[in-house]
Amino acid sequence: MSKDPDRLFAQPLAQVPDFAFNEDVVRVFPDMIKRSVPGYPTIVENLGVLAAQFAQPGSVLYDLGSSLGAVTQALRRHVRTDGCRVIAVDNSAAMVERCREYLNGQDSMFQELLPVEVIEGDILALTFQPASVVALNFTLQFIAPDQRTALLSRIRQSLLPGGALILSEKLRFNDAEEHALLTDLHVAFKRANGYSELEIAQKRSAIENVMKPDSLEEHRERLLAAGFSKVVPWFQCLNFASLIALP
Ligand SMILES: Nc1ncnc2c1ncn2[C@@H]1O[C@H](C[S@+](CC[C@H]([NH3+])C(=O)[O-])CC(=O)[O-])[C@@H](O)[C@H]1O
Ligand SMILES: O=C(O)C(=O)Cc1ccccc1
Repeated sequence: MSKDPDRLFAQPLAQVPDFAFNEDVVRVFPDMIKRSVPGYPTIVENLGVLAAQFAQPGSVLYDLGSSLGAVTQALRRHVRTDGCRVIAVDNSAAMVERCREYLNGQDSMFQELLPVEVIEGDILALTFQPASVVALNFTLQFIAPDQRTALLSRIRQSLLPGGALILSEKLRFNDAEEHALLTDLHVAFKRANGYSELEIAQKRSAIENVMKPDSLEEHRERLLAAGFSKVVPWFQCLNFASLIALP
């Protein structure tokens, strides 16, 4: 893994451009996501553990918005089910290129890993194969809000009996006081991880037009509207949570 520290927002910018998953972000991404998302390492590792419980023989496991393939690597560490394969999809060419390198590294260090295919493409344009596990790990928040239900419906249609969608997201809160408290605590988390007030403020303005979090209630209602039968939160750390949605 690249060890480059995230200093992308350390210098004052005359105008903060909208956040994009470009080569600069790719270079620092492992550091950025670990220092920005409370609970991220726990979510990724346990996503593999959860997936092993839902994986069905001979099926596909999807990692949608795979970035550098952290979830794909966790799936390959934990899932031993016969005939499964992983399909990782991301629409950032820079992410996909580096993801393939990391997965080649994993292949050279471990034997009998699940086969994996990394596709550079838009998850909104994907034709889903019958799947037992679909991971959307901090990806849905970057999809246009008016496209989210249709995407989840297509995922629901592709899910096999016994399978699951695992959805991790930054949360908004309908209660203003709860929202303000958890937002402040997230800022404290970033500060404790070495980000300056300037870095925190410039990153906030970079993501505000591209990343639109929903509340837990909105997620639950949308997942039920998309045809899921049950929504079970399994993790929350401050304003970041992960849910299991059953077909
Ligand atoms: N329409 C789209 N189609 C495909 N990919 C997309 C799309 N929109 C955004 N992405 C991709 O979704 C990823 C979101 S990051 C996921 C972290 C990863 N899951 C992890 O567990 O490390 C989350 C974050 O950075 O907060 C980026 O790589 C985008 O290129
Ligand atoms: O940094 C933040 O405030 C976030 O909400 C998470 C994040 C992490 C990595 C890229 C974009 C957003």
